[in-house]
Parts: sequence; structure tokens; C-alpha cells
Amino acid sequence: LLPVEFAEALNRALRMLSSYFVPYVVFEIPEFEGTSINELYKNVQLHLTARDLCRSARKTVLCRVKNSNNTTSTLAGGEGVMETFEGAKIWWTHTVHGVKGSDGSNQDQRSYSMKVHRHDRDKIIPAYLDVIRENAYNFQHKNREMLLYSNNRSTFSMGRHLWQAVHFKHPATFDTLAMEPSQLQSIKADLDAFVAGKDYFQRVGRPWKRGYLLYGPAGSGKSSMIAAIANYLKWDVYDLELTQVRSNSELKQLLIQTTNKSVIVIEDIDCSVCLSHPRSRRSASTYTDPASSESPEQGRIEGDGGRITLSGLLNFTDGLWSCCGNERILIFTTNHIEKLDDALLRPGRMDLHIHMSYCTYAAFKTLVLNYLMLESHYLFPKVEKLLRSGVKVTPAQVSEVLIQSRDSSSEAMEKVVAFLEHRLFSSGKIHPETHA
Ligand SMILES: Nc1ncnc2c1ncn2[C@@H]1O[C@H](COP(=O)(O)OP(=O)(O)OP(=O)(O)O)[C@@H](O)[C@H]1O
Repeated sequence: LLPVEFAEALNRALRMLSSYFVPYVVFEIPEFEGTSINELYKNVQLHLTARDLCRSARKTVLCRVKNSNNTTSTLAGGEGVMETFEGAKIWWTHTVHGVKGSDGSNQDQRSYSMKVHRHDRDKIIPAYLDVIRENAYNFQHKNREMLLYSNNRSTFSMGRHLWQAVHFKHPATFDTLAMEPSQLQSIKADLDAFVAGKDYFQRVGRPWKRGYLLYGPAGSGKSSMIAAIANYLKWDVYDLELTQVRSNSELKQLLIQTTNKSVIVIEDIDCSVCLSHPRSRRSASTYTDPASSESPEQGRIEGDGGRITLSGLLNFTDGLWSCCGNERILIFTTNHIEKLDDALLRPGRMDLHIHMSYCTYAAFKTLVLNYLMLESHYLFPKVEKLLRSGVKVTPAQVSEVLIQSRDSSSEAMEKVVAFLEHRLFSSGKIHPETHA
């Protein structure tokens, strides 16, 4: 009923009056900003843990990621603690509200509120926030345990955390990988150059990310290579299960929730989704630009819900959204490179194609050294001859033979020779008598 000018003046006066009686300002730090995780919320959580401030709270929540040795404590909902920064008092409160999600499920909405005296405001922001970030970073790196994240349907229906984490403890390293030393060296060099290449990527205008395609027969060490890369960089791994993703927008949301310095893996890309070969996929009735090597509109991937398209996957690898973080390595693996769409293989998409081959003599020597601690043996030349004659065995098959006789290296070597001979003869390449 009041004239607008009068109502505004009254409002201003009331605010001034209330600030006189309530001399505090409150900053709300929600866990999510839309669907993205609010980094500041995570930083506050780590900062409070690092400073051991939760100790003074009456109620704390203790968490431990599966397989991990570390326990983190956070404030329970409604709990508060106080700390001092350069003479200014800061009151922290953690709030947890139960809300109904769009699908009717119950979800928790969490936020921290930071209350400070009005006259300390400029002292606190941004200096105190910078300290929080630094403490969080240091704490995370001091207590660094690598995590393996996975996605499934339930993570989509349960709330806004789309990835579930377990502690990642895979023993594979570049030293245990059996492959040509020169190939291994060039992969390590590529990783080193990538990690040190922040300024270079910036200068040439490329997002700071790298794509690897690992291809080769089953048992050639593709998964072991991924673990070795993650262990080498000490980065978390996101194991993306494409069959659990129903649409391009879900794929985008998953990407947004991955963190920097991480390895994102799509294993068996040719099996987890039905990617038909481009030539058979192109329909006669659909016009395609002959100059274009790809046809994303046709690249429909028949996942669980059949709604991810090839263009969605390509956007995931190098579209605008793929640049929403830094220092990411995207790894695709396949046993059948010939089944992959040309669009996925073209240069620039997967920067490095790594061929994980059948067992070579150099790879065999690494396996024998690792499994039997054997550097030489009179049967080595025989094994070399057999492997060079084209017998196709995977490192997984050889390691299986070695592990069975790990207590006796002579027996293990004899079994390897027998196994290779059997494979050679059964492949029909050489007759037993000719070989003898
Ligand atoms: N190149 C290798 N170096 C050392 N060990 C290997 C190698 N390849 C295979 N192995 C051994 O064989 C096991 C299976 O290998 P891995 O799962 O890495 O192969 P893969 O190529 O990923 O197979 P798949 O295509 O079936 O997933 C590993 O646990 C490891 O012990």
C-alpha cells in the first residue's frame, strides 16, 4: 500500500538498524553450484579436517573410502566450530537439509556457513579463503591416496554425486610392464612432456589434456598399462562405464564432476557400446558431406538406453565441455581397433595410439625377471627363436605359465618352451619334425 520510494527508504532504514544490532555477515557455501561440485565447499571440509577443528564439535561424521586407511572427519549437520584468523573470529556451521529430488528420491543438501564480524569482512576475504585453499591442497597431497571412481545407474538416481570412489591400489608400474623398452620409454617421455607442458599448451591454444588409445589382443596388458600410468602420475582414475550412461547430457555431467589431474578411462570401447563400422553404418538415404571424414549424426551408440551418440562421445573427448578442467588423460582401450569409427581415430582426437602387442622377446625377459628373478638361462635363445618365428602368445599367457612354476625357475623355463612349441605347432605354421 506504500508508495515505492517510501517502501525502499523504509527498507534501507530497517537494514541499517538491523546491522546495528546484528553486526555479523554470513557467507553461504553450498556443496553444489547447479550440478557442479563447489570446490570451495570441498576446500572448507579439508581445511577443517586439516586444522583438526572438528575435534571441538559435539557431533562429527567419520568417513573412510573403501579399501582406504585414512579416516576423515567432518562436522555433522547443525554443528559449528570457531577459529581465529589474524585476530578475526570465524564461526563455521554445517547445515544438512533433506530435500526431495526431481525423481522423488530423498537427497541431502549440504552447505557451510561462515559468519564473521562485519568489520572483519575485508580482512577475511580473500586472504582467509586463500589460506583455506592452500591448507586443503596441502592436506590432500600429504594424505594422498589414489582413488578409483566408477559410475552406475544408481549414482544418477541417488543424487548429485555421480561417481563412487574406492581406494585405488594396483601394483602395476612401468617396471612390471612387459613390452619393448623403447615403446615404454616413449610413453613415459610423452607423459612427462604432458605434465610439464602447461605453458606450452597455453601458448599453442590447446586444452591441457591428452588422449591415448590402447589397442591389442586380450591379455596384452592394456589394463595394466592404465594402472601403470595412474601410478606413475599418482592421479585418480575415473573408470567410465558407458553402458550405464543414458544420454549425452549424462555424459557431460559425468565429465564435469571429474577432477583435475585424473585419468579417465573407457575400457573396451568396441564392446561396452555398439559402435558399428562407419562404412556399414552410413545409410544410403542420409546425405553426408563427402569431404567430411565423420558423420556424428549417424554415430548412434546403442548403450543401455541407446541414447548416447557418437557426436556426444566425440564432444566428451575434445568438445568445448572437455576443457572444463585441466591435466586430464583420456584413455580408450579396444581389442579390435578395426571396429572403431574413423572419427574416433583421427589425429588430434586420440593423440597417441599405443599398440599392446603379443609377447616379444624383450617383453618375455621382463616377465622372467619379475616372476622368477632370472636374468639369463640356457633356454633363453630357444625362447627367442620361438617368439621370433611368429608364435602368438600374450604376456598374460606367458605370465600364467611362469606363476604356476614360480618356485623352480628351470621347470618354469621348460614349461614356457613347451607352451610356445605347442602354440607354434598348433597354429600349423611349423611341423614338429621340421622344427626339431
Ligand atoms: N604387458 C604386460 N606386462 C606385464 N604383465 C602383463 C602384461 N600383459 C598382461 N599381463 C598380465 O596379465 C594380466 C591380464 O592383463 P591385462 O588385464 O592388463 O590385459 P588386457 O590387455 O587389459 O586384457 P583385456 O583386453 O582382456 O582386458 C595382468 O594382470 C598381468 O599380470
